[in-house]
Amino acid sequence: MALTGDLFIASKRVHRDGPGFQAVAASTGAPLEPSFSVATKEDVEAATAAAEAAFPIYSNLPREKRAEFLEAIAEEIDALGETLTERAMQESGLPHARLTGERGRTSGQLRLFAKELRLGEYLRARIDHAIPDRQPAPKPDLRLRMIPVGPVVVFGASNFPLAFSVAGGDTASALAAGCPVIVKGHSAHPGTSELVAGAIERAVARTGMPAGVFSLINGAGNEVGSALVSHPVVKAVGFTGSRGGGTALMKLAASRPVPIPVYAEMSSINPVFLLPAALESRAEALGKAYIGSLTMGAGQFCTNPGLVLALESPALDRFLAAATEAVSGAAAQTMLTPGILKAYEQGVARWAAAPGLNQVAQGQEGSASCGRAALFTMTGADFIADPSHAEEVFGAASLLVRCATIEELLKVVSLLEGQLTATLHLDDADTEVAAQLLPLLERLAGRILANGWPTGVEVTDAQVHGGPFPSTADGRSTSVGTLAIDRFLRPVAYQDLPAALLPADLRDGDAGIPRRIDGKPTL
Ligand SMILES: NC(=O)C1=CN([C@@H]2O[C@H](COP(=O)(O)OP(=O)(O)OC[C@H]3O[C@@H](n4cnc5c(N)ncnc54)[C@H](OP(=O)(O)O)[C@@H]3O)[C@@H](O)[C@H]2O)C=CC1
Ligand SMILES: O=C(O)CCC(=O)C(=O)O
Repeated sequence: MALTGDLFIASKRVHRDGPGFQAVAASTGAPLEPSFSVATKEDVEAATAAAEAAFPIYSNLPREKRAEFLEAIAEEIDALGETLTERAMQESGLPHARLTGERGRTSGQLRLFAKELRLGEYLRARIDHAIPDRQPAPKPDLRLRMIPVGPVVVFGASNFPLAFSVAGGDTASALAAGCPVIVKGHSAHPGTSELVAGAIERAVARTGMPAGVFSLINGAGNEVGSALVSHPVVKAVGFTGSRGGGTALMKLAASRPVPIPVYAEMSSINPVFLLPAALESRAEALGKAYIGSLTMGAGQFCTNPGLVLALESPALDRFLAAATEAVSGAAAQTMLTPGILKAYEQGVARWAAAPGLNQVAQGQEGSASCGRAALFTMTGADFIADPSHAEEVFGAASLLVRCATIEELLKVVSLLEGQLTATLHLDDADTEVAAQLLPLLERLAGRILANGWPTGVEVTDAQVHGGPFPSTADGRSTSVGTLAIDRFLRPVAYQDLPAALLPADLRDGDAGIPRRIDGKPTL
């Protein structure tokens, strides 16, 4: 399947003759064919106008039709098979097995949202019947449902070229909600983006969707993304990337004449707590597993375990020895882009030069495009004196904080910023300490794990991939799992409307979806 380098405006390919840009092979830096069109201001206007025109049609389609559309996208992505995986490998440097899994996760989450649509629970339909003779005043008839917010802009993420990019979780949840989507493609994987956009284009045609339901716009530099976020028809933004990028977009969205929410997933160091009994019973195994999680995907996961906390003990020395050995033997891995590699190396150099931090291990050397794993330690007292080292270093670098007392450990926790995850390694004898930590961790993070590692996010109904700032812009939401749909919905209440005007889901009789009627859940 030959790539054309085209943009997709309202599900149609558009070529621009001006200066384009090329992807580079992550492992060698060699340019990859073809040259990709850069969107003009007119393209931004055309995509947003098409999205606005599609919104009333798409959002009012029966849920079944939208479910069939999501399933058609999933089928088209699956049908791309190795063509997609191979291009994604070239552009991202991520290994085959990882990208095969990610392709399945991408089509799987589209299918999960199709199921969510059929279930209809996300509508949160509620009916409170009128009580005309209530004293001292009559009670009106009130009925509530969630409706889609309008066109959504999604920024493709560099580190998940499939599952968090063109047809990733943000796009799947916005399309499920009933919102047209305009994707700002990531310039690190334009070929992968084009292949997935082609799959969506075919699904639009197969299922008769309004063309403006999807556009893909490319353009390196901030101009295109800023123009999209500033555009009056855009009603929400989904983003995964740097803290600088995410906060810049949050500011831009908040300064619009009509501000809009930006659901940005940014930086997280995912603290891992090694509680004493667990550490005593399996220090070596924990040390090895920690580095397995740290080095997965060259550490380029926002769920990477960047911080480990434990009390000083001989068991902690055993843990550190095992982790040191694993890091020293870890192969260097290709990083996503030269920019991300440079930022990683600068972060490691900053830690290496910082007073109080000791580099205890470094991974194997590799080619010029590879990052080397790095392990540092620090005392709890030094961390408390300067907690700035808790800033994310994106890649396979991690910091072990050795605390003298539980009080010191709790103080360290109180200095941490918001996190996507917090992990406890515990045995039965650790329950008391764990119970002490748990309320702090609930305030700190979106997901709390026991005896596991934070990388690898299961896509399910009960998942939360979000957390207090700066792990995300707004800790009240998730970008993975079916609850992600909530970000692109808002409630509307209908008071005393005649039945003929009410949406079918809110009329009396069996609507076939879960509802709360006069305070009682149905179905
Ligand atoms: N925690 C996490 O999950 C992740 C963190 N990162 C961090 O981000 C760094 C850079 O990686 P990258 O993926 O390129 O992330 P960026 O945040 O730099 O870019 C992500 C996307 O946002 C756009 N963008 C960024 N800043 C702005 C802005 N001010 N205005 C408008 N658009 C903007 C970029 O456009 P364009 O490229 O066209 O300029 C790109 O499409 C990494 O080194 C790492 O530190 C990255 C990925 C995931
Ligand atoms: O680990 C995952 O599956 C998701 C991680 C993620 O969202 C990220 O790295 O940006």
